[in-house]
Amino acid sequence: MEKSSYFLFGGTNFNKKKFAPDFAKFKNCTEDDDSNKKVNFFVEEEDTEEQKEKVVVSSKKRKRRSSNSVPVEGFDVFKSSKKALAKGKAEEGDTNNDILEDPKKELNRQIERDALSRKQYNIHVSGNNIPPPLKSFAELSSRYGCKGYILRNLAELGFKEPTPIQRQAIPVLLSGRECFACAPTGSGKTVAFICPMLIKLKRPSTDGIRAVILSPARELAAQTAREGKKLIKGSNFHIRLMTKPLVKTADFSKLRCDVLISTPMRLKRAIKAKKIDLSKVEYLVLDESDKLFEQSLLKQIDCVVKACSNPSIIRSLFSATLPDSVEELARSIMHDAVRVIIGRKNTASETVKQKLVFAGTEEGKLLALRQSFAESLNPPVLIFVQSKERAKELYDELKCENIRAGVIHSDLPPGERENAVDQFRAGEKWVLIATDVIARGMDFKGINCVINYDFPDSASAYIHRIGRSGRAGRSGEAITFYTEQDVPFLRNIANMMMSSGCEVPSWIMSLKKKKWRKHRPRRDSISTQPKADKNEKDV
Ligand SMILES: Nc1ncnc2c1ncn2[C@@H]1O[C@H](COP(=O)(O)OP(=O)(O)OP(=O)(O)O)[C@@H](O)[C@H]1O
Repeated sequence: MEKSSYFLFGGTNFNKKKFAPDFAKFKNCTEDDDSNKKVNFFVEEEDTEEQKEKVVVSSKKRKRRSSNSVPVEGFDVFKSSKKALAKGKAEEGDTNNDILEDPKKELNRQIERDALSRKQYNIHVSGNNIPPPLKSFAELSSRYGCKGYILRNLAELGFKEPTPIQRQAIPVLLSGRECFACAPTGSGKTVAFICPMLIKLKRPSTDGIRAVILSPARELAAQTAREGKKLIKGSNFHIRLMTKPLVKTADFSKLRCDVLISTPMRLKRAIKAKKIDLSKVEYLVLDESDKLFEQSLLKQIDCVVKACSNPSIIRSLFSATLPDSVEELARSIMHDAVRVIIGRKNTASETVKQKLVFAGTEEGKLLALRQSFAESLNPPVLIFVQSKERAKELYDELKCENIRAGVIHSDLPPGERENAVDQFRAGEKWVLIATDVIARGMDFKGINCVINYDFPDSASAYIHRIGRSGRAGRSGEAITFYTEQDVPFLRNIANMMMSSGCEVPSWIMSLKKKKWRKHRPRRDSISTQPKADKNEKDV
Protein backbone atom coordinates (compact mmCIF):
# COMPACT_ATOMS: atom_id res chain seq x y z
CA MET A 1 0.00 0.00 0.00
CA GLU A 2 3.00 2.21 0.60
CA LYS A 3 3.51 2.61 -3.14
CA SER A 4 -0.09 3.48 -3.77
CA SER A 5 -0.14 5.98 -0.95
CA TYR A 6 2.65 7.89 -2.74
CA PHE A 7 1.06 7.10 -6.08
CA LEU A 8 -2.39 8.04 -4.93
CA PHE A 9 -1.98 11.27 -3.11
CA GLY A 10 1.59 12.21 -4.05
CA GLY A 11 2.19 15.94 -3.90
CA THR A 12 -0.79 16.87 -1.77
CA ASN A 13 0.22 20.02 0.16
CA PHE A 14 -0.62 20.49 3.81
CA ASN A 15 -2.54 23.74 3.76
CA LYS A 16 -1.25 25.59 6.84
CA LYS A 17 -3.58 28.51 6.18
CA LYS A 18 -6.70 26.41 6.11
CA PHE A 19 -5.61 24.31 9.04
CA ALA A 20 -4.12 27.29 10.96
CA PRO A 21 -6.23 26.78 14.15
CA ASP A 22 -5.36 23.08 14.27
CA PHE A 23 -1.79 23.79 13.30
CA ALA A 24 -1.53 26.34 16.11
CA LYS A 25 -3.08 23.87 18.57
CA PHE A 26 -0.76 21.06 17.60
CA LYS A 27 2.21 23.46 17.53
CA ASN A 28 1.29 24.45 21.12
CA CYS A 29 0.84 20.80 22.06
CA THR A 30 4.26 19.90 20.75
CA GLU A 31 5.65 22.91 22.68
CA ASP A 32 4.10 21.42 25.81
CA ASP A 33 5.05 17.88 25.07
CA ASP A 34 8.41 16.59 24.10
CA SER A 35 9.02 18.79 21.09
CA ASN A 36 10.10 16.08 18.68
CA LYS A 37 7.18 13.81 19.65
CA LYS A 38 4.86 13.45 16.62
CA VAL A 39 1.39 14.67 17.54
CA ASN A 40 -0.75 11.56 17.42
CA PHE A 41 -3.76 12.46 15.32
CA PHE A 42 -5.52 9.32 16.28
CA VAL A 43 -5.81 9.28 20.06
CA GLU A 44 -8.53 6.77 20.92
CA GLU A 45 -11.42 8.67 22.54
CA GLU A 46 -11.38 6.25 25.46
CA ASP A 47 -7.95 7.34 26.70
CA THR A 48 -9.13 10.90 27.06
CA GLU A 49 -7.86 11.62 30.58
CA GLU A 50 -4.79 12.97 28.85
CA GLN A 51 -6.99 14.14 26.01
CA LYS A 52 -9.32 16.01 28.42
CA GLU A 53 -6.28 17.56 29.99
CA LYS A 54 -5.05 18.55 26.56
CA VAL A 55 -8.45 19.93 25.54
CA VAL A 56 -8.78 21.70 28.90
CA VAL A 57 -5.20 22.94 28.61
CA SER A 58 -5.83 24.21 25.09
CA SER A 59 -9.11 25.78 26.27
CA LYS A 60 -7.12 27.62 28.99
CA LYS A 61 -4.74 28.75 26.26
CA ARG A 62 -7.78 29.92 24.37
CA LYS A 63 -8.74 32.07 27.40
CA ARG A 64 -5.51 34.00 27.01
CA ARG A 65 -6.26 34.60 23.36
CA SER A 66 -8.68 37.27 22.08
CA SER A 67 -12.34 36.67 22.85
CA ASN A 68 -13.06 35.43 19.34
CA SER A 69 -11.30 32.15 20.09
CA VAL A 70 -11.79 29.17 17.85
CA PRO A 71 -14.65 27.22 19.43
CA VAL A 72 -14.35 23.48 19.81
CA GLU A 73 -17.01 22.53 17.28
CA GLY A 74 -20.43 21.92 18.65
CA PHE A 75 -20.04 24.06 21.74
CA ASP A 76 -17.90 26.94 22.86
CA VAL A 77 -16.94 27.56 26.45
CA PHE A 78 -15.89 31.16 25.87
CA LYS A 79 -18.30 32.77 23.48
CA SER A 80 -21.75 33.79 24.65
CA SER A 81 -23.24 30.36 24.77
CA LYS A 82 -24.34 31.14 28.33
CA LYS A 83 -27.85 29.89 27.56
CA ALA A 84 -26.49 26.57 26.38
CA LEU A 85 -24.20 26.37 29.38
CA ALA A 86 -27.03 27.35 31.72
CA LYS A 87 -29.27 24.75 30.10
CA GLY A 88 -26.51 22.18 30.33
CA LYS A 89 -25.88 22.89 33.99
CA ALA A 90 -29.59 23.29 34.80
CA GLU A 91 -29.86 19.66 33.76
CA GLU A 92 -27.26 18.94 36.36
CA GLY A 93 -29.01 21.31 38.86
CA ASP A 94 -26.01 23.64 39.26
CA THR A 95 -26.47 27.39 39.52
CA ASN A 96 -25.72 29.70 36.58
CA ASN A 97 -22.74 31.34 38.17
CA ASP A 98 -21.05 27.94 38.66
CA ILE A 99 -21.38 27.45 34.92
CA LEU A 100 -19.95 30.77 33.94
CA GLU A 101 -17.16 30.59 36.48
CA ASP A 102 -16.10 27.07 35.69
CA PRO A 103 -15.99 26.40 31.93
CA LYS A 104 -13.48 23.62 32.55
CA LYS A 105 -16.12 21.71 34.51
CA GLU A 106 -18.68 22.29 31.75
CA LEU A 107 -16.17 21.15 29.17
CA ASN A 108 -15.65 17.90 31.02
CA ARG A 109 -19.38 17.41 31.39
CA GLN A 110 -19.82 17.94 27.65
CA ILE A 111 -17.13 15.35 26.98
CA GLU A 112 -18.94 12.96 29.29
CA ARG A 113 -22.27 13.61 27.57
CA ASP A 114 -20.65 12.94 24.20
CA ALA A 115 -19.08 9.72 25.45
CA LEU A 116 -22.45 8.55 26.80
CA SER A 117 -24.16 9.37 23.51
CA ARG A 118 -21.49 7.51 21.53
CA LYS A 119 -21.78 4.53 23.84
CA GLN A 120 -25.55 4.49 23.34
CA TYR A 121 -25.17 4.38 19.54
CA ASN A 122 -22.07 2.21 19.41
CA ILE A 123 -20.05 5.04 17.89
CA HIS A 124 -16.28 4.70 18.17
CA VAL A 125 -14.15 7.66 17.21
CA SER A 126 -10.50 8.58 17.20
CA GLY A 127 -8.86 11.88 16.37
CA ASN A 128 -8.62 15.29 18.01
CA ASN A 129 -11.38 17.69 19.03
CA ILE A 130 -14.16 15.55 17.64
CA PRO A 131 -17.50 17.40 17.49
CA PRO A 132 -20.36 15.99 19.59
CA PRO A 133 -22.71 13.58 17.82
CA LEU A 134 -26.07 14.87 16.61
CA LYS A 135 -28.98 14.35 18.99
CA SER A 136 -31.54 14.92 16.23
CA PHE A 137 -31.90 16.21 12.70
CA ALA A 138 -33.28 19.44 14.21
CA GLU A 139 -29.74 20.14 15.44
CA LEU A 140 -28.69 20.56 11.80
CA SER A 141 -30.62 23.81 11.95
CA SER A 142 -29.91 24.94 15.54
CA ARG A 143 -26.22 24.00 15.44
CA TYR A 144 -25.33 24.46 11.77
CA GLY A 145 -27.95 26.75 10.28
CA CYS A 146 -29.05 24.17 7.76
CA LYS A 147 -31.69 25.34 5.30
CA GLY A 148 -35.31 24.29 5.76
CA TYR A 149 -35.54 22.30 2.53
CA ILE A 150 -33.08 19.70 3.83
CA LEU A 151 -35.04 19.09 7.03
CA ARG A 152 -38.28 18.96 5.03
CA ASN A 153 -36.82 16.39 2.63
CA LEU A 154 -35.44 14.25 5.46
CA ALA A 155 -38.89 14.26 7.08
CA GLU A 156 -40.57 13.52 3.74
CA LEU A 157 -38.28 10.51 3.33
CA GLY A 158 -39.56 9.27 6.68
CA PHE A 159 -36.26 9.67 8.49
CA LYS A 160 -37.31 10.33 12.10
CA GLU A 161 -33.84 10.48 13.58
CA PRO A 162 -30.24 10.24 12.41
CA THR A 163 -28.66 6.78 12.23
CA PRO A 164 -25.47 6.33 14.28
CA ILE A 165 -23.17 7.00 11.31
CA GLN A 166 -25.17 10.12 10.47
CA ARG A 167 -25.01 11.29 14.11
CA GLN A 168 -21.25 11.37 14.05
CA ALA A 169 -20.06 11.72 10.45
CA ILE A 170 -22.30 14.72 9.70
CA PRO A 171 -20.86 16.93 12.53
CA VAL A 172 -17.33 15.81 11.67
CA LEU A 173 -17.72 16.81 8.01
CA LEU A 174 -19.56 20.02 8.94
CA SER A 175 -16.61 20.95 11.14
CA GLY A 176 -14.41 20.86 8.05
CA ARG A 177 -12.51 17.73 9.07
CA GLU A 178 -11.52 14.86 6.81
CA CYS A 179 -13.03 11.58 7.82
CA PHE A 180 -12.91 7.85 7.17
CA ALA A 181 -15.92 5.90 8.31
CA CYS A 182 -16.93 2.26 8.61
CA ALA A 183 -20.58 1.52 9.35
CA PRO A 184 -22.77 -1.55 8.73
CA THR A 185 -24.48 -2.11 5.40
CA GLY A 186 -27.84 -0.37 5.14
CA SER A 187 -27.08 2.10 7.94
CA GLY A 188 -27.52 5.35 6.01
CA LYS A 189 -23.99 6.25 4.90
CA THR A 190 -25.32 7.99 1.75
CA VAL A 191 -27.21 10.64 3.73
CA ALA A 192 -24.20 10.85 6.07
CA PHE A 193 -22.03 12.23 3.29
CA ILE A 194 -24.52 14.09 1.07
CA CYS A 195 -26.29 16.02 3.84
CA PRO A 196 -23.18 17.84 5.21
CA MET A 197 -22.03 18.51 1.67
CA LEU A 198 -25.25 20.39 0.85
CA ILE A 199 -25.09 22.34 4.12
CA LYS A 200 -21.46 23.38 3.61
CA LEU A 201 -21.93 24.30 -0.07
CA LYS A 202 -24.72 26.55 1.23
CA ARG A 203 -26.32 27.52 -2.09
CA PRO A 204 -26.24 26.50 -5.75
CA SER A 205 -23.51 28.18 -7.75
CA THR A 206 -22.48 28.73 -11.34
CA ASP A 207 -18.82 28.43 -10.33
CA GLY A 208 -18.55 24.86 -11.51
CA ILE A 209 -18.28 21.51 -9.76
CA ARG A 210 -17.74 21.88 -6.00
CA ALA A 211 -18.27 18.31 -4.83
CA VAL A 212 -17.52 14.88 -6.28
CA ILE A 213 -18.80 11.49 -5.12
CA LEU A 214 -17.05 8.42 -6.52
CA SER A 215 -18.81 5.04 -6.63
CA PRO A 216 -17.23 1.78 -7.84
CA ALA A 217 -20.20 0.73 -10.00
CA ARG A 218 -22.47 2.70 -12.35
CA GLU A 219 -25.64 1.27 -10.77
CA LEU A 220 -24.52 2.53 -7.36
CA ALA A 221 -23.55 5.92 -8.80
CA ALA A 222 -27.02 6.17 -10.36
CA GLN A 223 -28.67 5.21 -7.07
CA THR A 224 -26.59 7.78 -5.12
CA ALA A 225 -27.57 10.48 -7.61
CA ARG A 226 -31.21 9.50 -7.20
CA GLU A 227 -30.97 9.64 -3.40
CA GLY A 228 -29.14 12.97 -3.59
CA LYS A 229 -31.89 14.47 -5.76
CA LYS A 230 -34.44 13.56 -3.09
CA LEU A 231 -32.41 15.62 -0.59
CA ILE A 232 -32.10 18.74 -2.81
CA LYS A 233 -35.82 18.98 -3.62
CA GLY A 234 -36.92 22.60 -3.13
CA SER A 235 -33.44 24.00 -3.79
CA ASN A 236 -31.74 24.92 -7.06
CA PHE A 237 -28.83 22.64 -6.43
CA HIS A 238 -27.69 20.62 -9.44
CA ILE A 239 -26.60 17.05 -8.80
CA ARG A 240 -25.41 15.29 -11.93
CA LEU A 241 -24.68 11.65 -12.70
CA MET A 242 -21.70 11.20 -15.00
CA THR A 243 -23.17 9.11 -17.84
CA LYS A 244 -21.45 7.97 -21.02
CA PRO A 245 -23.28 10.60 -23.17
CA LEU A 246 -22.34 13.31 -20.64
CA VAL A 247 -18.68 12.33 -20.88
CA LYS A 248 -18.87 12.44 -24.68
CA THR A 249 -21.00 15.49 -25.39
CA ALA A 250 -21.26 17.78 -22.35
CA ASP A 251 -19.56 21.17 -22.25
CA PHE A 252 -18.93 21.18 -18.52
CA SER A 253 -17.88 24.84 -18.58
CA LYS A 254 -21.50 25.72 -19.36
CA LEU A 255 -23.20 22.88 -17.47
CA ARG A 256 -24.78 23.76 -14.11
CA CYS A 257 -23.35 21.18 -11.73
CA ASP A 258 -22.74 21.58 -8.00
CA VAL A 259 -22.28 17.90 -7.17
CA LEU A 260 -20.97 15.33 -9.67
CA ILE A 261 -21.45 11.62 -9.04
CA SER A 262 -19.39 9.24 -11.13
CA THR A 263 -17.52 6.00 -11.42
CA PRO A 264 -13.74 6.51 -11.46
CA MET A 265 -13.33 5.39 -15.08
CA ARG A 266 -15.87 7.84 -16.48
CA LEU A 267 -14.46 10.75 -14.51
CA LYS A 268 -10.91 9.87 -15.53
CA ARG A 269 -11.98 9.88 -19.20
CA ALA A 270 -13.42 13.40 -18.82
CA ILE A 271 -10.26 14.59 -17.03
CA LYS A 272 -7.92 13.10 -19.65
CA ALA A 273 -10.03 14.71 -22.38
CA LYS A 274 -9.58 18.02 -20.53
CA LYS A 275 -13.36 18.46 -20.57
CA ILE A 276 -13.78 19.04 -16.88
CA ASP A 277 -12.34 21.37 -14.23
CA LEU A 278 -12.20 19.92 -10.72
CA SER A 279 -9.98 22.65 -9.25
CA LYS A 280 -12.86 24.11 -7.27
CA VAL A 281 -13.97 20.83 -5.71
CA GLU A 282 -14.34 21.36 -1.96
CA TYR A 283 -15.62 17.86 -1.10
CA LEU A 284 -14.48 14.52 -2.44
CA VAL A 285 -16.29 11.41 -1.16
CA LEU A 286 -15.01 7.90 -1.89
CA ASP A 287 -18.01 5.63 -1.32
CA GLU A 288 -17.23 1.91 -0.93
CA SER A 289 -13.68 3.20 -0.48
CA ASP A 290 -12.01 -0.18 0.03
CA LYS A 291 -13.34 -1.25 -3.37
CA LEU A 292 -12.12 2.00 -4.93
CA PHE A 293 -8.64 1.40 -3.52
CA GLU A 294 -8.33 -2.01 -5.16
CA GLN A 295 -5.31 -2.26 -7.46
CA SER A 296 -7.45 -2.26 -10.60
CA LEU A 297 -8.92 1.17 -9.77
CA LEU A 298 -5.93 2.87 -8.14
CA LYS A 299 -4.75 4.72 -11.24
CA GLN A 300 -8.23 6.10 -11.90
CA ILE A 301 -8.61 7.21 -8.29
CA ASP A 302 -5.18 8.81 -8.33
CA CYS A 303 -6.08 10.74 -11.49
CA VAL A 304 -9.27 12.06 -9.89
CA VAL A 305 -7.59 12.98 -6.61
CA LYS A 306 -4.85 14.92 -8.40
CA ALA A 307 -7.41 16.76 -10.54
CA CYS A 308 -9.21 17.86 -7.36
CA SER A 309 -6.39 20.31 -6.70
CA ASN A 310 -8.14 22.68 -4.27
CA PRO A 311 -5.67 22.76 -1.31
CA SER A 312 -8.48 23.06 1.21
CA ILE A 313 -10.44 20.09 -0.14
CA ILE A 314 -12.17 17.86 2.40
CA ARG A 315 -11.93 14.15 1.54
CA SER A 316 -13.93 11.39 3.17
CA LEU A 317 -14.01 7.61 2.84
CA PHE A 318 -17.10 5.51 3.56
CA SER A 319 -17.66 1.75 3.51
CA ALA A 320 -19.11 -1.13 5.50
CA THR A 321 -15.66 -2.77 5.30
CA LEU A 322 -12.45 -0.92 6.06
CA PRO A 323 -9.42 -3.23 5.80
CA ASP A 324 -6.40 -2.16 7.85
CA SER A 325 -4.50 -1.53 4.61
CA VAL A 326 -7.06 1.07 3.53
CA GLU A 327 -7.13 2.52 7.01
CA GLU A 328 -3.33 2.86 7.00
CA LEU A 329 -3.55 4.60 3.64
CA ALA A 330 -6.19 6.96 5.00
CA ARG A 331 -4.16 7.65 8.18
CA SER A 332 -1.04 8.38 6.19
CA ILE A 333 -2.47 10.83 3.69
CA MET A 334 -5.49 12.59 5.14
CA HIS A 335 -4.95 15.61 7.34
CA ASP A 336 -6.11 15.48 10.93
CA ALA A 337 -8.78 13.01 9.77
CA VAL A 338 -11.33 11.64 12.19
CA ARG A 339 -11.92 7.88 12.26
CA VAL A 340 -15.55 6.86 12.85
CA ILE A 341 -16.47 3.21 13.37
CA ILE A 342 -20.05 2.15 14.08
CA GLY A 343 -20.22 -1.13 15.97
CA ARG A 344 -17.37 -3.43 15.07
CA LYS A 345 -15.32 -2.91 11.95
CA ASN A 346 -15.77 -5.37 9.04
CA THR A 347 -18.67 -7.31 10.52
CA ALA A 348 -21.87 -8.49 8.89
CA SER A 349 -25.10 -6.69 9.65
CA GLU A 350 -26.77 -7.94 12.83
CA THR A 351 -30.21 -7.61 11.24
CA VAL A 352 -29.53 -10.44 8.77
CA LYS A 353 -30.27 -14.03 9.86
CA GLN A 354 -27.53 -16.07 8.19
CA LYS A 355 -27.55 -19.75 7.28
CA LEU A 356 -25.06 -22.16 5.70
CA VAL A 357 -26.46 -24.96 3.49
CA PHE A 358 -24.35 -27.90 2.32
CA ALA A 359 -25.38 -28.59 -1.29
CA GLY A 360 -22.84 -31.39 -1.91
CA THR A 361 -22.27 -30.70 -5.61
CA GLU A 362 -23.08 -28.01 -8.16
CA GLU A 363 -26.04 -30.11 -9.25
CA GLY A 364 -27.14 -30.25 -5.62
CA LYS A 365 -27.19 -26.45 -5.51
CA LEU A 366 -29.73 -26.19 -8.33
CA LEU A 367 -31.89 -28.82 -6.63
CA ALA A 368 -31.60 -27.01 -3.28
CA LEU A 369 -32.54 -23.72 -4.94
CA ARG A 370 -35.56 -25.16 -6.71
CA GLN A 371 -36.63 -26.88 -3.51
CA SER A 372 -36.34 -23.71 -1.42
CA PHE A 373 -38.38 -21.84 -4.03
CA ALA A 374 -40.98 -24.58 -4.09
CA GLU A 375 -41.23 -24.53 -0.30
CA SER A 376 -41.24 -20.79 0.33
CA LEU A 377 -40.39 -18.33 -2.39
CA ASN A 378 -40.53 -15.07 -0.47
CA PRO A 379 -39.67 -12.39 -3.06
CA PRO A 380 -37.78 -10.21 -3.62
CA VAL A 381 -34.77 -12.54 -3.61
CA LEU A 382 -31.26 -11.66 -4.75
CA ILE A 383 -29.01 -14.53 -5.92
CA PHE A 384 -25.24 -14.03 -6.23
CA VAL A 385 -23.02 -16.16 -8.44
CA GLN A 386 -19.28 -15.88 -9.02
CA SER A 387 -19.10 -15.05 -12.72
CA LYS A 388 -21.00 -13.65 -15.69
CA GLU A 389 -21.03 -17.08 -17.34
CA ARG A 390 -22.67 -18.66 -14.33
CA ALA A 391 -25.18 -15.83 -14.09
CA LYS A 392 -26.24 -16.54 -17.68
CA GLU A 393 -26.39 -20.30 -17.02
CA LEU A 394 -28.50 -19.96 -13.89
CA TYR A 395 -30.80 -17.47 -15.62
CA ASP A 396 -31.30 -19.94 -18.50
CA GLU A 397 -32.28 -22.58 -15.95
CA LEU A 398 -34.75 -20.36 -14.07
CA LYS A 399 -36.22 -18.07 -16.73
CA CYS A 400 -38.75 -20.65 -17.88
CA GLU A 401 -40.01 -21.33 -14.38
CA ASN A 402 -42.77 -19.03 -13.13
CA ILE A 403 -40.57 -17.22 -10.64
CA ARG A 404 -40.07 -14.06 -12.76
CA ALA A 405 -36.26 -14.16 -12.71
CA GLY A 406 -34.03 -11.38 -14.02
CA VAL A 407 -30.26 -11.24 -14.46
CA ILE A 408 -27.57 -8.57 -14.25
CA HIS A 409 -23.84 -8.73 -15.03
CA SER A 410 -21.30 -6.50 -16.77
CA ASP A 411 -21.66 -8.21 -20.20
CA LEU A 412 -25.15 -6.74 -20.53
CA PRO A 413 -25.54 -3.47 -22.48
CA PRO A 414 -26.08 -0.46 -20.15
CA GLY A 415 -29.79 -0.24 -20.95
CA GLU A 416 -30.39 -3.87 -20.03
CA ARG A 417 -28.44 -3.46 -16.77
CA GLU A 418 -30.62 -0.47 -15.82
CA ASN A 419 -33.78 -2.37 -16.82
CA ALA A 420 -32.81 -5.36 -14.71
CA VAL A 421 -32.39 -3.14 -11.63
CA ASP A 422 -35.54 -1.10 -12.34
CA GLN A 423 -37.72 -4.18 -12.94
CA PHE A 424 -36.42 -5.73 -9.72
CA ARG A 425 -37.06 -2.51 -7.80
CA ALA A 426 -40.56 -2.26 -9.28
CA GLY A 427 -41.42 -5.87 -8.32
CA GLU A 428 -41.79 -6.94 -11.96
CA LYS A 429 -38.96 -9.39 -11.33
CA TRP A 430 -39.13 -11.36 -8.10
CA VAL A 431 -35.67 -12.92 -8.32
CA LEU A 432 -32.54 -11.16 -9.56
CA ILE A 433 -29.50 -13.28 -10.43
CA ALA A 434 -26.38 -11.13 -10.12
CA THR A 435 -22.63 -11.11 -10.06
CA ASP A 436 -20.78 -8.96 -7.53
CA VAL A 437 -21.31 -5.93 -9.80
CA ILE A 438 -24.24 -5.04 -7.54
CA ALA A 439 -22.95 -6.59 -4.33
CA ARG A 440 -22.13 -3.20 -2.84
CA GLY A 441 -24.29 -0.26 -1.94
CA MET A 442 -27.41 -1.19 -3.90
CA ASP A 443 -30.45 -0.34 -1.83
CA PHE A 444 -33.46 -2.44 -2.83
CA LYS A 445 -36.35 -1.93 -0.47
CA GLY A 446 -37.22 -4.96 1.60
CA ILE A 447 -35.12 -7.74 0.09
CA ASN A 448 -36.24 -10.73 2.12
CA CYS A 449 -33.45 -13.05 1.20
CA VAL A 450 -29.99 -13.03 -0.32
CA ILE A 451 -28.76 -16.39 -1.63
CA ASN A 452 -25.02 -16.90 -2.10
CA TYR A 453 -25.49 -19.54 -4.78
CA ASP A 454 -21.71 -19.47 -5.20
CA PHE A 455 -19.61 -19.04 -2.10
CA PRO A 456 -18.35 -15.40 -1.82
CA ASP A 457 -14.74 -14.90 -2.81
CA SER A 458 -13.77 -12.85 0.28
CA ALA A 459 -14.96 -11.69 3.69
CA SER A 460 -15.87 -8.24 2.36
CA ALA A 461 -17.84 -9.79 -0.52
CA TYR A 462 -19.81 -11.82 2.05
CA ILE A 463 -20.56 -8.75 4.20
CA HIS A 464 -21.62 -6.59 1.25
CA ARG A 465 -23.65 -9.30 -0.51
CA ILE A 466 -25.77 -10.24 2.51
CA GLY A 467 -26.02 -6.52 3.36
CA ARG A 468 -28.43 -6.11 0.43
CA SER A 469 -30.95 -7.50 2.90
CA GLY A 470 -31.72 -6.32 6.44
CA ARG A 471 -31.37 -2.61 5.65
CA ALA A 472 -32.50 0.50 7.53
CA GLY A 473 -33.14 -1.58 10.61
CA ARG A 474 -35.39 -4.12 8.83
CA SER A 475 -34.63 -7.82 9.32
CA GLY A 476 -33.38 -9.98 6.49
CA GLU A 477 -32.06 -13.44 5.66
CA ALA A 478 -29.02 -14.80 3.89
CA ILE A 479 -28.42 -18.39 2.77
CA THR A 480 -24.96 -19.47 1.64
CA PHE A 481 -24.66 -22.71 -0.35
CA TYR A 482 -21.38 -24.55 -0.09
CA THR A 483 -19.81 -27.63 -1.65
CA GLU A 484 -16.72 -29.66 -0.80
CA GLN A 485 -14.59 -27.05 -2.55
CA ASP A 486 -15.77 -24.37 -0.15
CA VAL A 487 -15.35 -26.28 3.11
CA PRO A 488 -11.80 -24.89 3.79
CA PHE A 489 -13.30 -21.36 3.82
CA LEU A 490 -16.30 -22.12 6.00
CA ARG A 491 -14.61 -21.07 9.21
CA ASN A 492 -14.08 -17.52 7.86
CA ILE A 493 -17.78 -17.07 7.24
CA ALA A 494 -18.64 -18.79 10.49
CA ASN A 495 -16.61 -16.22 12.43
CA MET A 496 -18.57 -13.40 10.81
CA MET A 497 -21.85 -15.18 11.46
CA MET A 498 -20.91 -15.62 15.13
CA SER A 499 -19.84 -11.97 15.50
CA SER A 500 -23.16 -10.82 14.08
CA GLY A 501 -25.10 -12.99 16.51
CA CYS A 502 -25.90 -16.05 14.37
CA GLU A 503 -25.60 -19.69 15.45
CA VAL A 504 -22.95 -21.83 13.84
CA PRO A 505 -22.61 -25.64 14.07
CA SER A 506 -19.73 -26.45 16.41
CA TRP A 507 -18.00 -28.72 13.84
CA ILE A 508 -17.56 -25.66 11.60
CA MET A 509 -16.05 -23.67 14.45
CA SER A 510 -13.52 -26.46 14.93
CA LEU A 511 -12.30 -26.09 11.34
CA LYS A 512 -8.98 -24.30 10.75
CA LYS A 513 -9.22 -20.69 9.54
CA LYS A 514 -7.82 -20.31 6.05
CA LYS A 515 -6.31 -17.22 4.48
CA TRP A 516 -9.17 -15.96 2.34
CA ARG A 517 -7.94 -14.55 -0.95
CA LYS A 518 -10.26 -14.38 -3.97
CA HIS A 519 -11.74 -17.87 -3.47
CA ARG A 520 -13.22 -18.37 -6.93
CA PRO A 521 -12.68 -22.02 -7.86
CA ARG A 522 -13.59 -23.55 -11.21
CA ARG A 523 -17.02 -25.06 -10.76
CA ASP A 524 -19.04 -27.55 -12.81
CA SER A 525 -21.45 -25.84 -15.16
CA ILE A 526 -24.87 -24.99 -13.78
CA SER A 527 -26.61 -25.85 -17.05
CA THR A 528 -28.45 -29.11 -17.07
CA GLN A 529 -27.86 -29.16 -20.84
CA PRO A 530 -24.08 -29.87 -21.06
CA LYS A 531 -22.28 -27.09 -22.99
CA ALA A 532 -18.73 -26.67 -24.31
CA ASP A 533 -16.43 -25.49 -21.51
CA LYS A 534 -15.79 -21.75 -21.69
CA ASN A 535 -13.28 -19.71 -19.71
CA GLU A 536 -15.20 -18.17 -16.85
CA LYS A 537 -14.95 -14.40 -16.55
CA ASP A 538 -15.84 -12.62 -13.38
CA VAL A 539 -18.59 -10.03 -12.78
N1 LIG B 1 -32.03 8.38 9.26
C1 LIG B 1 -32.62 7.39 8.59
N2 LIG B 1 -33.74 6.80 9.10
C2 LIG B 1 -34.34 5.80 8.43
N3 LIG B 1 -33.91 5.28 7.25
C3 LIG B 1 -32.80 5.83 6.72
C4 LIG B 1 -32.10 6.90 7.35
N4 LIG B 1 -31.03 7.22 6.57
C5 LIG B 1 -31.07 6.41 5.49
N5 LIG B 1 -32.14 5.56 5.58
C6 LIG B 1 -32.51 4.50 4.64
O1 LIG B 1 -31.66 3.39 4.91
C7 LIG B 1 -31.43 2.64 3.71
C8 LIG B 1 -29.95 2.37 3.57
O2 LIG B 1 -29.28 3.61 3.36
P1 LIG B 1 -27.91 3.61 2.52
O3 LIG B 1 -28.14 2.98 1.20
O4 LIG B 1 -27.35 4.97 2.56
O5 LIG B 1 -27.05 2.59 3.41
P2 LIG B 1 -25.47 2.36 3.37
O6 LIG B 1 -24.98 2.46 4.75
O7 LIG B 1 -24.86 3.23 2.33
O8 LIG B 1 -25.44 0.84 2.90
P3 LIG B 1 -24.29 0.07 2.07
O9 LIG B 1 -23.16 -0.14 3.03
O10 LIG B 1 -24.96 -1.18 1.66
O11 LIG B 1 -23.93 0.98 0.95
C9 LIG B 1 -31.99 3.47 2.56
O12 LIG B 1 -33.24 2.92 2.18
C10 LIG B 1 -32.23 4.84 3.18
O13 LIG B 1 -33.35 5.47 2.59
